[in-house]
Amino acid sequence: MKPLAFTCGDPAGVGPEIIAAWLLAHPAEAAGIAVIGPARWLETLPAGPQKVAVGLEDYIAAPGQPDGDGALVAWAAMERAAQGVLAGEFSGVVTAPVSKERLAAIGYPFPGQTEFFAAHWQGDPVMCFCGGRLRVALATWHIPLHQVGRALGPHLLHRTVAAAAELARAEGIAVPRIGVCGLNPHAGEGGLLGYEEKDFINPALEHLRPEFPGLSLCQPGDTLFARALRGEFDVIVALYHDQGLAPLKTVDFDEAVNVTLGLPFVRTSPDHGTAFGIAGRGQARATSFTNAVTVARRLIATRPSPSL
Ligand SMILES: NC(=O)c1ccc[n+]([C@@H]2O[C@H](COP(=O)([O-])OP(=O)(O)OC[C@H]3O[C@@H](n4cnc5c(N)ncnc54)[C@H](O)[C@@H]3O)[C@@H](O)[C@H]2O)c1
Ligand SMILES: N[C@H](C(=O)O)[C@H](O)COP(=O)(O)O
Repeated sequence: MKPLAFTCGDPAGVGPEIIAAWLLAHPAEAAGIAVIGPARWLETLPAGPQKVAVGLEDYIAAPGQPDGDGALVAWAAMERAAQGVLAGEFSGVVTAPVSKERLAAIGYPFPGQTEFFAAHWQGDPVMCFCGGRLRVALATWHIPLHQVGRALGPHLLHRTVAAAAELARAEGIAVPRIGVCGLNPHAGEGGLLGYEEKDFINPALEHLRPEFPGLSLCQPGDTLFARALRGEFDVIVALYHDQGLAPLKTVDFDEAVNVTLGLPFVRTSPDHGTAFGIAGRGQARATSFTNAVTVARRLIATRPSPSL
């Protein structure tokens, strides 16, 4: 059995400590893990996992004080993981959080990790989250809000709905009820408060309904999450980042897992970021990371090639 790779993320963030916490809590499972990060940090981890050093040999991060060398380490760990999966060395990747700003400052050319793995593994990614109570697939994520409306073409809606269905089916829901958020207030109110739903989003969704019988047309986004919590929908399609992630992280922050669907290999991540403000203080909760490992293993076991 190939090991599952953990990347350290930004070494000044909470990534290193949540990985260490996972290893301490799961000693019997450590042999199935390859941890990728700076050598001096790897030395501090318990025995058991394979340890793969990247970056400067003597680099030691200062928790909460990110720097350029740390960003290089974070990037190198992702490169090592992506290449290792392609080479058949690792079964998939669980990434610890990185700082997009810090990576951009050293010339990293992607908005986030999702786009990095999509480029390296040649996929058509969809950013999805599964929490304890909500499942969400995002139609768009790392783009400015003013670009969202024009991005919502038929291909993008199709791949997002397919990812939403895959997310629910992976948890045993054969015909998922998929609720789609409208873009505008009250899903456009029949065109009074916005035209996108009426003009092209709902027609595209109508076209998809034979393939996805549980698919809704655009629903008012302000109440859709409450309806999902009441059991009306199994999974929600949100049209932009904060539309989906504000409710998800409000309800499920400590539990939710970021899953990239649409890739030929498995990549999951906790739903939180680097949390520089608490790094190194023993305050970081490792539950989301732990769930990310569980979800990655389940996807690897049930669907070795998780492309849509
Ligand atoms: N997967 C990823 O790589 C990923 C995901 C989200 C954000 N980010 C990046 O992380 C950086 C910081 O983002 P942010 O401040 O918006 O979000 P954040 O998730 O880092 O922090 C938001 C709040 O939650 C707290 N928090 C976060 N993780 C926690 C944990 N495990 N236990 C306890 N409390 C926790 C933080 O202290 C903070 O109060 C940004 O550069 C962002 O782009 C990366
Ligand atoms: N948009 C995600 C979030 O807010 O949780 C996060 O930035 C992660 O992005 P990547 O998985 O692409 O790094």
